[in-house]
Amino acid sequence: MKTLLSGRKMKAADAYAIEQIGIPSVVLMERAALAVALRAEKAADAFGPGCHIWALCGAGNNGADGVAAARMLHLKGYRTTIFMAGREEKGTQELQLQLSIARRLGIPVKTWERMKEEPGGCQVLLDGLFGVGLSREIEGEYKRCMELAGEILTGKNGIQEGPSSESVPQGTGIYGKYPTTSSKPWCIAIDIPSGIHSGTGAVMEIALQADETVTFGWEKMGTAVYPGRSFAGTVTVADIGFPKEALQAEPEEEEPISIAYACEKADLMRVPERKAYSNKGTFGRVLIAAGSKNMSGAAYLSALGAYRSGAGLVKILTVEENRAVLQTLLPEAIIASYTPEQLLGGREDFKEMIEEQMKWADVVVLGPGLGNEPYVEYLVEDILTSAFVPVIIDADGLNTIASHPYLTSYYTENIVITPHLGEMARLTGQKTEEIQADLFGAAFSYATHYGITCVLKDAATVTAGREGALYINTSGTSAMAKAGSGDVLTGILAGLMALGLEEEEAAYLGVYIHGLAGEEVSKNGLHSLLATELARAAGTVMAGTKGGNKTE
Ligand SMILES: NC(=O)C1=CN([C@@H]2O[C@H](COP(=O)(O)OP(=O)(O)OC[C@H]3O[C@@H](n4cnc5c(N)ncnc54)[C@H](O)[C@@H]3O)[C@@H](O)[C@H]2O)[C@@H](O)CC1
Ligand SMILES: Nc1ncnc2c1ncn2[C@@H]1O[C@H](COP(=O)(O)OP(=O)(O)O)[C@@H](O)[C@H]1O
Ligand SMILES: [K+]
Repeated sequence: MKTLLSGRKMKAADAYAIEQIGIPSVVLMERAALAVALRAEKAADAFGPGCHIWALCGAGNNGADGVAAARMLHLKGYRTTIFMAGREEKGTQELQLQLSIARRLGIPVKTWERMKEEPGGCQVLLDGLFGVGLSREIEGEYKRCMELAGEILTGKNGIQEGPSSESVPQGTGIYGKYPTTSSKPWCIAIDIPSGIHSGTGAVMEIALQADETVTFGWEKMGTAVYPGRSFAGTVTVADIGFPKEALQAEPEEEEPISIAYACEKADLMRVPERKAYSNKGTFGRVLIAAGSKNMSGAAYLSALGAYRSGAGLVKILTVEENRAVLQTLLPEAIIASYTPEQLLGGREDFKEMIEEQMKWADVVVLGPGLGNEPYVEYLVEDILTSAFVPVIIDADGLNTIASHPYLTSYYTENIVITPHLGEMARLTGQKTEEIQADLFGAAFSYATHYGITCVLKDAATVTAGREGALYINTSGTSAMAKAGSGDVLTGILAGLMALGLEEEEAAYLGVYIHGLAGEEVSKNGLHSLLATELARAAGTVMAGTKGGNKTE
């Protein structure tokens, strides 16, 4: 798993390395600047001769990194200019030191306003205005500077004189992403794109769009969630010599959210093995309480997701009308049915039936396509009160809880909720924009308040465990922004739990597998994905795991 840090945690780790371990600040900085300079060289070489590199630097240590990187590039023979924003005399010691070295070497140091008239324009821009020290909205001079830099980066202010297509060697393949004919400069963000909040990914009034980000020690949480993620481009984590112990350092002000984890391919090894000496009961019984009149698709997709991700036996509990269609769509599933009249007419009998089903199940999915008829409240209540196994609540299950908040009193530590932003807004009474502004905070607060696992779905899904551990998903594509994707996810989570993973691990790993499945299907293009293909591809992803292929 990858570890990601908030900016404050990163500053604490920085301070620990410098003050407790004794690594001089400028030593860390030298390695940070070198990592940036190496990437800048690749970009500059893709442009070819005449490339002009600008380092746009603020008065903090992010700016000092920029000045140091500019010095390294200058010493290698690249044409380099430093543009300063903020009050140099009030800058950090490191900045003053780096600037004095740069000046003695004859590197031009100018104020940011001079970017407007710089001859030859800019082909590679190092963004060193703000790093993890950004603590408030950007305004005044810095904002004006960033507006100008933004115009330069988008080629709007007309001063770029990018090389013509003939004079520029093509990218090498590895770096083939570098623009070779465009007049737009290649922007390398130092540590984090300036203007992006390092903890939440929010834009602090204005932010600079980077093509790539070179970050130090650990990736910052703010470049893993949107909108920060789209401002960062490709993120490279440079090892600049922080010792692992630095992670123990706590920020000065207590901060509940300071660290997050992200699955990598190696984490697929967490999928349990399929034992040779086994039968369908070995791999868990999943009960899917889903569907309503004229709504059978969601139940089907969830059940399909569960089977494709390994469950031994899947039963769909739905309204009688769906029986025939579901049996045709998925003959492998067992169907149990009820009528809404039965539910409203004899609550006790119905409750008994639910209790029996709950005794049968090892995992329950509650909600896809349930609709919002009054009887759904009783169904949700009966399941929540009689299930002693993990229950994954999604869609109308969550909407019912949002309209009948007393139902949260039945939450237990076995509960996993999978809301998208709209469902989360209904559950919490917040606006979707508020949730979007801090996905980590929203998932963390809900999960820890109720002691449940919360999978807050977005283009970059955040999972919070009941004790507040945070996981950010890095897999997936926009092809998955399509009806039915979420239903398949519930099935995958249930399948993994049926295989024996506990709720939190099944949740973050299932989200990762779901995203990888989306990537697999996206090989056919981003527009055409069907949720059924997503379920099938989840099976393919799992086939690549130790547990998917090896038997004991
Ligand atoms: N030795 C070190 O401390 C190292 C620091 N590193 C770099 O240092 C950066 C952090 O440096 P700093 O802590 O100096 O902070 P930054 O350089 O990120 O920010 C500069 C200063 O701007 C001020 N500020 C915050 N928000 C503002 C706003 N909206 N408008 C105007 N001013 C604002 C703050 O006082 C902040 O300290 C990292 O991101 C990284 O690039 C790296 O070189 C690694 C080693
Ligand atoms: N742009 C995107 N990039 C990656 N994943 C996405 C994107 N848009 C949606 N998804 C994923 O697709 C799923 C959509 O779920 P949901 O909104 O509940 O859909 P539905 O209810 O139609 O099944 C979530 O898992 C979400 O993370
Ligand atoms: K920056």
